[in-house]
Amino acid sequence: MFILETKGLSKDYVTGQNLRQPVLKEIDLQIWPGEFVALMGPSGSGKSTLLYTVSGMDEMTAGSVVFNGQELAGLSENELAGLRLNKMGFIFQQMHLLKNLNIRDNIILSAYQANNSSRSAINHRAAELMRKSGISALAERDITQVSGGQLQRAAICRALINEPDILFGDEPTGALNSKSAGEIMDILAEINLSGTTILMATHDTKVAAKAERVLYMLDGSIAGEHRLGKYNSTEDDSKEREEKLAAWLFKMGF
Ligand SMILES: Nc1ncnc2c1ncn2[C@@H]1O[C@H](COP(=O)(O)OP(=O)(O)OP(=O)(O)O)[C@@H](O)[C@H]1O
Repeated sequence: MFILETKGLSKDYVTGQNLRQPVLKEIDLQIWPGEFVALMGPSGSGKSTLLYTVSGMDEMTAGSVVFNGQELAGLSENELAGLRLNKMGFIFQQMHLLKNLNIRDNIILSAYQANNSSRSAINHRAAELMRKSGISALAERDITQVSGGQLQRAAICRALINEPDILFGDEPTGALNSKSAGEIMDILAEINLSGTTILMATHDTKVAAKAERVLYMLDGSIAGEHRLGKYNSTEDDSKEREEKLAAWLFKMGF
């Protein structure tokens, strides 16, 4: 069974009196559990809107979104919020870390809110996530006292603290230099290898080349897909993957 499936998913934005802009057009999307899928496509093609709609943050206009066997359209705001808190992780640039909390508290906050485990289990998991992401030494720091790459690692830890089934990313490496972006991608690839499904929008071919499948969005539709297979950071086939993806994207008109 798919972890996420959309049928005829459409989304219009109302841009003025009686003016509607169709942004997603009857999208049929299927994501298998454990997949790592990247969304690419020109600016304005609908990548962020798709992420917001399939995660229930934004309402669809027509069609269906089924997550873990559950149709999102029938759920109340509270049920959607519960689903997002417990089953989904987000690395979105708009979802800033909180300024009055240090790195550790930012990471554990949503786990305390979810209240699914004991505080000591949560603290232990946060410590483990920070260790894996290389930010243990920064736990007590204010979020204004770390670099962009370190902040992004903290955002990943925060997104993973409730052990989500799926991780959504909107340009998770967007603000980073290429070295930090590569390191973040290796962390995401490792998270994916341990079983978490990832759906992520990016403009960066190098970043998307770490995904196992790349979908190309054009004008609100999925215009094509390219399968790269699972990326394993211990085998250095990055260059070949990037070249194959770049050639396909060129054919798609990117
Ligand atoms: N809240 C909104 N109200 C009206 N139109 C919107 C809104 N949000 C996005 N749009 C429009 O929807 C279209 C798709 O936007 P979206 O952000 O999903 O594209 P994208 O592919 O993620 O772009 P980018 O790569 O630049 O982030 C654009 O034409 C955008 O102007």
